[in-house]
Amino acid sequence: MRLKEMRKQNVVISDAKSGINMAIKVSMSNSSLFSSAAPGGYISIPRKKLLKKIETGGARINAWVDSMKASSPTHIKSSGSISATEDQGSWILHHPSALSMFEQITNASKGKQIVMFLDYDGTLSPIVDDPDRAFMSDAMRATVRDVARYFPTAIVSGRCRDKVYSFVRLAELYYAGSHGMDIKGPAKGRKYKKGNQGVLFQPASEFLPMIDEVYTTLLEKTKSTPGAKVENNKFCVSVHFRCVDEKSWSALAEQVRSVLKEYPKLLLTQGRKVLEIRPTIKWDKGKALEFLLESLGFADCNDVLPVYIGDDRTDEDAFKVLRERGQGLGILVSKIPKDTNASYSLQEPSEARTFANT
Ligand SMILES: O=P(O)(O)OC[C@H]1O[C@H](O[C@H]2O[C@H](CO)[C@@H](O)[C@H](O)[C@H]2O)[C@H](O)[C@@H](O)[C@@H]1O
Repeated sequence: MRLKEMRKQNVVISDAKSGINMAIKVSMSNSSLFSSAAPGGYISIPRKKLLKKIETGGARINAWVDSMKASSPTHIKSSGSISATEDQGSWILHHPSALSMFEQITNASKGKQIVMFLDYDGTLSPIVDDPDRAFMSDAMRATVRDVARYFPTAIVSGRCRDKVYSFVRLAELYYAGSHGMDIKGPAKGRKYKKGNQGVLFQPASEFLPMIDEVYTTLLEKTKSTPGAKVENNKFCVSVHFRCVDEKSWSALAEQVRSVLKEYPKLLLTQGRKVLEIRPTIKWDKGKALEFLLESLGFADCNDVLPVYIGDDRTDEDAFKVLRERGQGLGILVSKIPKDTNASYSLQEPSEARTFANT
């Protein structure tokens, strides 16, 4: 298998202590993570504008609802097949399939330690209506287990860390839940580090009471909307639109906005038919990726090749970090063209499995 060939070329990580020190160093600079600027100050410009729209007025909230409708595959298919096909063709040229580029990727990994970062929903598990039933297949679990035998591997998810762990059930991985705001090292097989099995980093712990309060308020506020679901992700909250009639999306988004306006220290981001409420700290999946690389002893290191596979807007923060470092591979899982900082694409979770298995 080619993955195993790559493993033979890789350097071995052995410096445990530096990882721990690195973790502490970053933790101690926590205070600098907290933004006194306006909510959303750290995210990329298009989303910042979008957030501002959500936060500043009921009328403008429709912009988000429209964007969510427009990006749904059903709407794209029905919006004119010729231009959709042309767009697809040009997009794939710029974001070729990671499967078809495997040789180039193998070459890029020569002499480097691959570190795998895997998003969960839409990457390891297919998108389903009920977030509580987004199970990954046994085959996918076996693939991830196999990958983790050769490379340090982290799951980076918007979900609560315990919840994503209950789906993945592999104790040898790193887990970064709540969009990277809750990072924990492997509970077993500490192959890449010694002495640190506990939580590595929780930069938003002071927000826990506020998040709980918002969760309770949102549950109450949205209970009259059929299909709406509010999910407590510990350091953030998700409000799901997937099972809500599209005609009610604007009203639901407005309900969320009306709750959030009482909490200036929280902000909204958008995922796949979901609005996510999170603390206004300068922390995201990209920062989590950097933190984990440092914790593993790969700060300022040329001999590492981080590979990040994700499907969501929130994964863009990680793709952007890789692009800015000029190091690593961002792979977007998507059937449709999307504005992305990823370099490669895969169409769906089954392709992500094939890629990891190859
Ligand atoms: O970072 P991720 O691991 O991709 O998590 C992002 C959100 O994923 C989940 O919601 C998404 O998947 C659900 C199950 O397939 C789907 O029903 C929903 O519409 C999607 O948005 C999860 O429930 C959220 O809490 C995560 O933030």
